[in-house]
Amino acid sequence: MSLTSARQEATGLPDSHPTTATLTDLGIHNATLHLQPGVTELYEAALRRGEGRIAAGGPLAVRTNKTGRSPKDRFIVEDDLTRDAVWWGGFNTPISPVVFDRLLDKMTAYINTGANADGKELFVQHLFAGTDPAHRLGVRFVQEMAYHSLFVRNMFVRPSAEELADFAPDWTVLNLPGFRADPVQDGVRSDTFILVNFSRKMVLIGGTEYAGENKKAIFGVLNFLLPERGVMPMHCSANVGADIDGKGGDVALFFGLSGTGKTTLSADPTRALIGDDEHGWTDDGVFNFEGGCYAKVIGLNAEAEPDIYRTTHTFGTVLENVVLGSDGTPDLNDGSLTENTRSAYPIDQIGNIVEAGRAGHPRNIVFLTADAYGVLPPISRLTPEQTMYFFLSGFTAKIPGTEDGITEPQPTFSTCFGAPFMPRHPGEYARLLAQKVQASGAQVWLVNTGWTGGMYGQGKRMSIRHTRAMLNAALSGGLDGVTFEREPHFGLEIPAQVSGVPDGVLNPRDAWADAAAYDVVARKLARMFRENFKRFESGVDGAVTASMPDPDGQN
Ligand SMILES: Nc1ncnc2c1ncn2[C@@H]1O[C@H](COP(=O)(O)OP(=O)(O)O)[C@@H](O)[C@H]1O
Ligand SMILES: C=C(OP(=O)(O)O)C(=O)O
Ligand SMILES: [Mn+2]
Repeated sequence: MSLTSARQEATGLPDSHPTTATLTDLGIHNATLHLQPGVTELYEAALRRGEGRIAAGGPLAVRTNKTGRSPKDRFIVEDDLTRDAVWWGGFNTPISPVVFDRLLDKMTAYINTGANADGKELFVQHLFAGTDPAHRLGVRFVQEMAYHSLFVRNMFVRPSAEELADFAPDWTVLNLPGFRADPVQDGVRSDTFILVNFSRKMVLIGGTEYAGENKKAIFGVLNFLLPERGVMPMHCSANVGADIDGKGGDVALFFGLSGTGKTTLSADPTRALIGDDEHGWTDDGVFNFEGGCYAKVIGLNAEAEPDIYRTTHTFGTVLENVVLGSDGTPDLNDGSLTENTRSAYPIDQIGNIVEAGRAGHPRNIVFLTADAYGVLPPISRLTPEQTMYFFLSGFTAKIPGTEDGITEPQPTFSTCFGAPFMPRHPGEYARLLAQKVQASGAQVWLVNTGWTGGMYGQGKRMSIRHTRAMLNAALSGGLDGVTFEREPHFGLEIPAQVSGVPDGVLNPRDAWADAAAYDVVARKLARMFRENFKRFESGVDGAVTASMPDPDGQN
């Protein structure tokens, strides 16, 4: 039974989208179609269409008009399916079905009246979102840009020949970056839009070339659909240790907002990678939503991260907004187009992977935060109440923008570590997580990959080597017999020693030259946490509220 067929029966909508070689169901009747194009066909098309260049070593290098996501331009159609089920507000903005239908009509007209006699070229890929056959979505991507077609082919789960033969897409994504909306006429916010329609099972994207929209839009769909089936959707990476006791190896999840280290830390040669960004947690264990990775490559160091580095010199990779030298060599230190330079590659480009993209229940769960205030400990152990508190808070603090002269870190509270992709009330995800953590007995850790020894400007970023040493210790049970001390502002339990990590690093107060200055900033951060949490207080257990940070340091 496909994911939403019970609903489809209820609504009388078709059970799946057509698989035929036409797009007439979308109203598209005048277009040149490339059906399930392979890598070389897409390279040829991308080069012919002037979308990019071939970089040294073979990647397809492209530049995009938008260099990051446009979360404020994402809308969800408000109708009977979503009205009471979506947590409106924040990033979940309602739009009427009329606006959706009108934009779809305009998009099809844009294709049908295309410049050449055959209409516009379109690339169609049938792919799965989800490695678990019981919970995956069949998605038909209909795209204007050849490199987007290569991107989704790299990033999602490629069906086998047999699966392709009777592929029945549940959802359709129509992505036309060349089509720009008129905000006044079309009822959207700008010329860019991402519209999600659960009744029609369609996503419309226009105005933006940033390829990441393709994947995050589908995550938003799964994040809405899966909780109803008791499956917890998670913005996290996942890997598994060697199977030393015949129990399949210890699974670890790494939750975190963008830039906190999900992709970097999950690609650990000593552990098999399951996925780098989004997973589901079922009664059987965890499964990857994807079949590829999307790594940030700014300043990437070949020695520190050899696996990801190799992907930036490999045929089949899409390099997004990476600057190339005149001989085609990628300059990974050049952030002149954006700091958000990316490599998108099929997961099998990484050496040590879990081929099936599925594994058992996690033994450890890590909440990553890149705290530019330098306040949170580099590693601490969370109680079940703190787990809920930090999950609902979804904290990270980014470094200030380079251009606007701001020197203070920029706090971000993005609930469930992924507010822009979470259509439901955070409490629903939190409850599911709490149940699964309790049933599995997983231990939860908070890991600060951000600043140490002072806030941004004075301290420095935690070294990847130290973060990895702390993670290895935690995941291998190396912290089981260690004593922990309780830090007074957040009530976090900090291990007294971790092998491979100098002592002065573990307690953030000791790492600062000026302990009194630390206390001032810690109090300030504690207050920001409490202010943000006010919106959740009425909905959570008293014990969770009681685990809140205390600006007076009485925790
Ligand atoms: N201690 C650290 N742990 C993890 N990443 C770090 C650390 N120090 C610096 N970094 C850098 O921070 C970035 C983390 O980004 P990434 O792994 O892509 O995050 P995410 O996948 O969560 O968006 C990378 O550029 C990485 O090189
Ligand atoms: C793809 C993205 O995810 P992340 O930065 O978490 O890897 C993104 O934020 O656009
Ligand atoms: Mn990532």
